[in-house]
Amino acid sequence: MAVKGLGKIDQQYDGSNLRIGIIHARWNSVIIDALVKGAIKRMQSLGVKEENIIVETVPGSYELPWGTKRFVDRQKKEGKPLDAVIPIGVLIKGSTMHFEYISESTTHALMNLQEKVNLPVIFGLLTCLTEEQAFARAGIDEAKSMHNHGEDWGACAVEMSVKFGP
Ligand SMILES: O=Nc1c(NC[C@H](O)[C@H](O)[C@H](O)CO)[nH]c(=O)[nH]c1=O
Repeated sequence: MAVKGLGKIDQQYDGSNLRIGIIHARWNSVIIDALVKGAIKRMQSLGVKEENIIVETVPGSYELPWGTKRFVDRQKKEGKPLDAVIPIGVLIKGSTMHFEYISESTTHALMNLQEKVNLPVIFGLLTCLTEEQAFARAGIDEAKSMHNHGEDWGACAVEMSVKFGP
C-alpha cells in the first residue's frame, strides 16, 4: 500500500537558530487555521522559537506569491531575515474554472519565487476537489484524516533551511 505524506523524516533537524515566516490566505479559514497550527506545532517541536515564527496574512491564495515576496523583502529590510517561508492557502473546486486558474498560476508563481527570494518557499497550497478532502488534509476530519499537512510543511521548512541555508 502506498504510504502518503512525508514519510519518515531521515533525521531530526535543529531549528533553534531559524527564523521562519508563515503567510496564509484567509479563505476557508477553519481549514487554514488547522494547517497553520500544525506547521507551528511541528516547527516548535524541532526547536524553532515562538518569537522566530512570524505569521502574516493575505486575502486569498491568488495573493500569496506577491504577498510572500513583499513579506520576505520586508523582514530582510528590517534586519530580521527569514530562513524559509511557508505560504499556506486552501483552494476548493467550485462550479467555475476559477479553481483551476488560481491553482495553476499560484503554484508556478510560488515555485519561481524561490529563485527570486533565494529562500526555500514551501508549497503549502491545498488544491481540493471537495471540502471533505481539505478537512482530511488539515487533520480535522478524524474519520478520513490522513494527517495535518501543515506539520509536513513545518518539518520541510526546517530541513530545507538547515540543509541548504547560506
Ligand atoms: O475562489 N476561491 C478561492 C479563492 N479565491 C480568491 C482569490 O484567491 C483572490 O483572493 C481573489 O480573486 C482576489 O484577487 N481564494 C482561496 O484562497 N481559496 C479559494 O477557494
